[in-house]
Amino acid sequence: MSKLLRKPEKNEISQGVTIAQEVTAGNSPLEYVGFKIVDLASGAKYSEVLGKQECCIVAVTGKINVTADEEVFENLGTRESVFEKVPTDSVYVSNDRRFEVEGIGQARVALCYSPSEKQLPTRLIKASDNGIEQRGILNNKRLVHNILPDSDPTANSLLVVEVFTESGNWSSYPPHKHDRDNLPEESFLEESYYHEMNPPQGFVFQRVYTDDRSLDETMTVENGDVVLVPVGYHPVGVPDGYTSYYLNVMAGPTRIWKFYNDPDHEWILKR
Ligand SMILES: O=C(O)C[C@@H](O)[C@H](O)C(=O)CO
Repeated sequence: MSKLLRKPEKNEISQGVTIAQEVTAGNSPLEYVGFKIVDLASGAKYSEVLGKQECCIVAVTGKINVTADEEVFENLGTRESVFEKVPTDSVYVSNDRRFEVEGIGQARVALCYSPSEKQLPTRLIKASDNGIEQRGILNNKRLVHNILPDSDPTANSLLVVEVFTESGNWSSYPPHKHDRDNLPEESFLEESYYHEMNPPQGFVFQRVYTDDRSLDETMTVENGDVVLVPVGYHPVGVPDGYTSYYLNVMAGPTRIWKFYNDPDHEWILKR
């Protein structure tokens, strides 16, 4: 199996707290992006002291309470399934803070991390704060929920976005990359993809490749998988009959999403 593809696990670390995905600098090729999926049973609590990392806590499904140092945010989360296609609530927590997430009923939480030194205020990102965008035409249409875009200065490095791609469509397409620290033309951002499909037996294809093809992997991605994009173009194709959801985390030395389209396929945008 590709080193860029992570299958979900069921690592129950305490009663009712299961780590389904865990991407760290220590177990992946990524230096700037860390990611966890934590499943919480009703009343179960997960806590962490962040150290030199910032974290965006996303209430993927179900409802949660979040405590960050002294601040308490109750009853977060807006959906039972991501495929309700409504934005959800998140909390940004800066480095050197402690947080705790409690499930109110069964909940799935994404923890999106990046290295961070300068402490910033904790911030509730309400579902209604998400910027909603319809992108693309023809079979390149997709729906985007911007949770932490680069236009929002309240994080040091993290960028977080949700993308829904309908049956038979393509997203992160035409293929683009952001792996050169060469602004204003292109920024260097690593990226992770957490995928879900509806219905859940579905799959999508994701290719990660570089111009010289020293990296060229095409992965069959299933419900709950994570794909790592250390470098390269990273398009996603969705088979007929299935809807795709993914949650992207991006981070790098400069908090700007400036991507470069694969010149061979850029004509797609000019139709
Ligand atoms: O517009 C899309 O299809 C989503 C992508 O931009 C995705 O968020 C990504 O690849 C970011 O680099």
